Amino acid sequence: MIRITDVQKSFNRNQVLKSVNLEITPGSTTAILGPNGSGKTTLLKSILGLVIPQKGEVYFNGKPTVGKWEHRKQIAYLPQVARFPENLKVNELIQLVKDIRESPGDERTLIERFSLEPFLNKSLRNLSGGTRQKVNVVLAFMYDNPLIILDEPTVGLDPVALIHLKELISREKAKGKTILLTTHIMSVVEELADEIVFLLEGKIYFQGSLTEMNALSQQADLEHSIAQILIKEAHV
Ligand SMILES: Nc1ncnc2c1ncn2[C@@H]1O[C@H](COP(=O)(O)OP(=O)(O)OP(=O)(O)O)[C@@H](O)[C@H]1O
Repeated sequence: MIRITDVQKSFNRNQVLKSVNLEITPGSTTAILGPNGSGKTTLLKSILGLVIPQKGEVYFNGKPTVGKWEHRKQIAYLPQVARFPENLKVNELIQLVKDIRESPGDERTLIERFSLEPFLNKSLRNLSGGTRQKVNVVLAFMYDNPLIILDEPTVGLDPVALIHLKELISREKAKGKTILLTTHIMSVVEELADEIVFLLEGKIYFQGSLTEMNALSQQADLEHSIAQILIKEAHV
């Protein structure tokens, strides 16, 4: 579904992605991991067309997308930082997104699932960080898109909401959706990811299954595997 060839992206002198090559299998759930600042968000934004690489190409269903927008209609996106006007009420924001999308999304079950009814008439400025994130989850999942990109979807969520989010991702996965996510919560990766892509210094340091990653670092779990890689490469 996605093929990335020789993607390079710099912000001034900061070379964030140095020739990234990556293929994402349709229907797979891939966790993009790496230390802070390793380029995970930049990579996701390159796929979305929100960051334009200086070099390389991003193919979506075989078609080149760099500089194009059309493919974005097929992508559900939960950004790491979602910025909306603070005076908007939650129900107004949901309606706004529906108006922009020009199609009827199904937000009702998601609102129930995340117990958002009492907040629908509240302005975004009056919401807690976790409640805002629940609203962002609703916005990302209310449409039926074949590709779902979740950049740190768990941030601020309480344990109950985290379980609901994992169930939601599992359900989309079972429907055959292709899912790309970043997270620092290892249980999300361990429970949901088929594939791990580990970014380090703008390059893919590792791509494979959780078992392969643990075997490579000779560690029993993902947290220790990542720590081991970072110590070995002296990034801590
Ligand atoms: N628009 C931008 N302008 C300048 N520098 C940027 C921009 N976007 C990202 N960067 C820089 O690119 C680098 C990678 O950032 P990115 O957000 O992709 O990392 P990340 O792996 O997602 O990090 P984190 O785990 O902290 O979310 C950082 O050094 C960041 O400061």
